Amino acid sequence: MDFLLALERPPLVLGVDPRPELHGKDPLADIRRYALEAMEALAPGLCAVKFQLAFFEALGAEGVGLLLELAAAARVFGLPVIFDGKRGDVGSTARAYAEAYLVRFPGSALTVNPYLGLDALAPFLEAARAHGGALFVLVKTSNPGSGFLQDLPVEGRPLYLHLAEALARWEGDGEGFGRVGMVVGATYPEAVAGVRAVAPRAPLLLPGVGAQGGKPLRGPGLLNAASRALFYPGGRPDLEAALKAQAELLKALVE
Ligand SMILES: O=c1ccn([C@@H]2O[C@H](COP(=O)(O)O)[C@@H](O)[C@H]2O)c(=O)[nH]1
Repeated sequence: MDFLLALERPPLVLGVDPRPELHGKDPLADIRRYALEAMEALAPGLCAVKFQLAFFEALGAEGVGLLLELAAAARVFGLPVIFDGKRGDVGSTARAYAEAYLVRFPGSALTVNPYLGLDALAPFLEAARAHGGALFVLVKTSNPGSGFLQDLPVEGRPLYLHLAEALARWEGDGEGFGRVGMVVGATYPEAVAGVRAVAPRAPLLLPGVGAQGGKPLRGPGLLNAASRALFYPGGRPDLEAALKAQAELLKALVE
């Protein structure tokens, strides 16, 4: 499976950010069961599943094992995978991150941090191109303080727009969507429009739908991501409520 097929599916991403305190006496077993059930039940109305690596790492070695198992299971349900790790480092280390997620899981995407510059992102793009994957580069993040650096005015425009333009040039011209995607918070709809204007070929991952107050946004290549609002609707694991939340989000997106 090529990650770009995600762009032909319903524009909703299920975020899986497991919280053991919501899962009773044997939390890992319960998270495993619930995540498998949720992926299977919601799959027809999703473009991808996004695993937040931090929540799995916080569960220790068993949590990391569970992440790898769920990522493999997602493929069985036909779901492209986004690893949300926000990785980024000097080239030699970036290659190791790319190996861990884009090479070991062909057809997957990884969120990456652009602070080190384009040379540090190059190993990720090479791996994505060779293995049918994609990157989502942090451009304008959903958090309230993202403007501290990202909105800094440079030649009259916010820094994040310069980054989006540079990434669009880096991807280059061509047909259809490219493999250099960008993260833009659904909490900043005007930033989504601004980034789309300078990067027409970039898939845009929009986290922050629901719990952070972002509304789902429609448009070509926009992948709306909700974690708590879809995985733990009402603040707990509840498959029926998750299906209802998905139907409501999709109503806003596809009608
Ligand atoms: O700008 C960003 C980038 C990534 N995230 C991640 O998305 C989810 C959001 O969770 P919710 O429960 O839907 O708020 C989480 O994994 C973040 O690490 C983001 O929120 N904003």
